[in-house]
Amino acid sequence: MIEVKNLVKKYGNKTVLDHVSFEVKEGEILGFLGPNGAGKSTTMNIITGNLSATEGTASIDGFEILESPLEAKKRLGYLPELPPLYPDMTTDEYLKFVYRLKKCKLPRKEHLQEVCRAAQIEDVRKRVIKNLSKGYRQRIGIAQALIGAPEVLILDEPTVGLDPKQMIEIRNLIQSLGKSHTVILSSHILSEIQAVCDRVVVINQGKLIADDTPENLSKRLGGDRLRICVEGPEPEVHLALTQLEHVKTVTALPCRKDSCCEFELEAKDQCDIRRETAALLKSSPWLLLEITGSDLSLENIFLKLTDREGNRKGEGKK
Ligand SMILES: Nc1ncnc2c1ncn2[C@@H]1O[C@H](COP(=O)(O)OP(=O)(O)OP(=O)(O)O)[C@@H](O)[C@H]1O
Repeated sequence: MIEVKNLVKKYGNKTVLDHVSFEVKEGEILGFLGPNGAGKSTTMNIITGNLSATEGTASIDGFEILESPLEAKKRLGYLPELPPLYPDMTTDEYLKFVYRLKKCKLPRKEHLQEVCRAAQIEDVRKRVIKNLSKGYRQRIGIAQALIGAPEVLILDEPTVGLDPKQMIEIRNLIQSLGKSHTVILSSHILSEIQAVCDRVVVINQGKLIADDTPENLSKRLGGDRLRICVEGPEPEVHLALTQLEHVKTVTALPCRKDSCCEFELEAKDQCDIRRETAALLKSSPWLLLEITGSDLSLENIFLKLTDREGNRKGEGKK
């Protein structure tokens, strides 16, 4: 549905996007993740035709945004980082204005009703926008993106500045819109991406550093770790664990109970170390209380990925 090929964006000598390529399939919710300044808004502005790329292309449903802008934009609804609202208008006045601006051909009354229902703003249609809460203003921003019934929604950091309750409401709204739209959602809030998205593209300093499901990323980067809790003396248990054939590192973790100790084990070469760990403890005088895969949160995944990238650059400089 969306195809981004080799996007490069330069401002003078500064490269802010460096050969970024990815695809979004129909019906997918793609998370676009990166720290501040990574290049998320730049990519979205190029996909939506608001900014030209130095190199590369972006197409929507086969229509290249610069070659066939009308066909491509017809299929796109865009919520920029700062929603383009007119605060002195009422919600209805604003939506009618956007309807005219987009030259929408759908029956106006019914379509705006449908849009307001989908964005859950039916109760504020007569209210002046500047008097509404930020959560409602964001929903009006989503409503304007829905005008014209586009198949694709591009949402740039839609929950920035919202309180936790509003954040959950907008997330739920995005999830329900995702049932009938292809969505790209940019965020630097990792738990948001984890909660809402089918797939995640991670960019850092203008470079794509991962493209996978949140689960696969977690497996790829965290599948070689195990957490255990053992009833026994920490120094002896620690020493025995370090002597296991396929264990690379053993890290003692803080433990709340005096008689117990907890460790995180890292395996050599992605080996499965559960068996040898369990066997060691079975044949010892100590008791294995708990053994779990060490679940890597998206925060940790992101740190690991950007860290790897940093290390690679460091190696290059040597
Ligand atoms: N007009 C411009 N001239 C020069 N540099 C720019 C311009 N616009 C953006 N940049 C730079 O491009 C880089 C990427 O910016 P971009 O806004 O795409 O990042 P982002 O990932 O969306 O960040 P944020 O989460 O803070 O919005 C930043 O280093 C920014 O300073």
